[in-house]
Order: sequence, then C-alpha cells, then structure tokens
Amino acid sequence: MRQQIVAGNWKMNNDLAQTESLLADLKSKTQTSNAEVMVAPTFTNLYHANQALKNSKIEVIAQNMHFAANGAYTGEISASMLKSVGVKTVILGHSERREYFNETDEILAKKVDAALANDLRIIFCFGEVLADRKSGNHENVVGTQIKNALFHLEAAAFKNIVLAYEPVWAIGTGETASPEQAQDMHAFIRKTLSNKYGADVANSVSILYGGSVKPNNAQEIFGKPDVDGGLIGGAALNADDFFAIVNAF
Ligand SMILES: O=C[C@H](O)COP(=O)(O)O
Repeated sequence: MRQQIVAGNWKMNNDLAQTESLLADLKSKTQTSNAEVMVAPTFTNLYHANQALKNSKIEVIAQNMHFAANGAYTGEISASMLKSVGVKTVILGHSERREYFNETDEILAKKVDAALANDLRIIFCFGEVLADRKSGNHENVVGTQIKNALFHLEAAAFKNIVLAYEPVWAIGTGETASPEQAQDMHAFIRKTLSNKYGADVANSVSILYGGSVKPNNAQEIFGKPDVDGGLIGGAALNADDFFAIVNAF
C-alpha cells in the first residue's frame, strides 16, 4: 500500500511567535490516521520548528531550495543548509515559485538533481492554470511538466519523490477540483509514470492533491483510489483544521 501523506505548506506565514504557538497546538492533537504528517514553515523557523517537534511524529520540511551547492546567490538556501538544520524533505516546483519567481522546468530539473544528490526527499508540485483546464489541455500541460523536470531520472530515484498535483485555479481560491477531477488527473499521472518507468514505480509513488483542501472535503478527495494525501495551504495554518484533514483517511 502506498504511503499516505498530509503536508502543510505554511507559505510566507507565521513569524517566530506564531510558529511557536502553531507548533504547540499541533503537538497537542491526536492522530488517528496512518498518514505521514509534515509541516513546512519559513526558512527562518526551520531550525526552531525541528527542535520543537523533536519528540513528535510530525516532520519539518522546507518550501524550496536553490540548485547550487553554495556561492554568490544572494538570498538563497542550499540543500546542505537545509540538511544542517535537520530537514530531510523539500517541496519543489510549487506554482507560486513557478509564477512569481520564474522557476522553469529546466531550473526545477536542476533543483531535483541537487536535492536527490543531497539525499533529500522531494515533494514535486505541478498543475495547470484555468485556461488549460478550460481548453482541455490540462493533461498535456501536467504531462509536460512531469517529463521535463523528472524524466531524466533513473527509476530508483522515485523512491525519494512524492508528487503533488495542484491545479493552480484551485489554490487559495476556495474552488476545489472535484474528487472525480482529482482522481482522473492522478490516474493520468500514474499512467504517464507507468509508460516511462513501468507499473511498479507508478504504483509505488504517492501522489498528493493540493488546492483548497479543507476539513469538509478532505475525506471525499482522499477516498479516491489514486489520491494518496494532500498538500495543504490555508487550512494548515490552524491546528484543528489541519488535524481534521490528517485524520480524514
Ligand atoms: O501548497 C499548498 C497549496 O498551494 C494549496 O493551498 P490552499 O490549500 O490554500 O489552496
């Protein structure tokens, strides 16, 4: 059975005091599902969050990293820096990175290589914009994003990769892809992986859905056979809501 995962992406929210408060709330919650639980605070709070969650089952992950090992990249953070504060997993390719920071498939392929070379696990995000969905081009867009950033890898690399389908039109909008739309795309993603790497790889990779997942819709979305969990934005900023989603399996 594939690993179920619920990851909270805090994006650019929560200063140190707010981070401490949310971490304390999260630690007080009871988990009834078998999902792996992760939270991604800002870079400045990673070390602190890792210390605070040391004795909990919640993993602290990063929202991004640069592909270079070090050097003249003002404002950037490398894979080894993340590892030095205890991070083992990094989100790459989030649509906000693609849109606001011009991250192309080519840049993302380099980030993927750098993360894997540093033994970091990756949550790799992709998804279509509304115009692609409306014109029926969504599968083509998603397939291309996956191929361009990941298909240079050997099959073994997928042991350290989790995929996250996030239709851009559903992020932070309150508009969710229907459970059927999510299932259809996840099945397409698995088929795309299977065509290149075979069924064993395709059936072992966890594929998360992201985009306005809330306590009231998580169960139906997670109930679909090819949906293995969620990448949660807004609802991850409230411990009650987040754990309602974690326990929706
Ligand atoms: O990384 C998380 C996604 O962008 C989803 O965000 P959202 O749950 O606020 O729509």
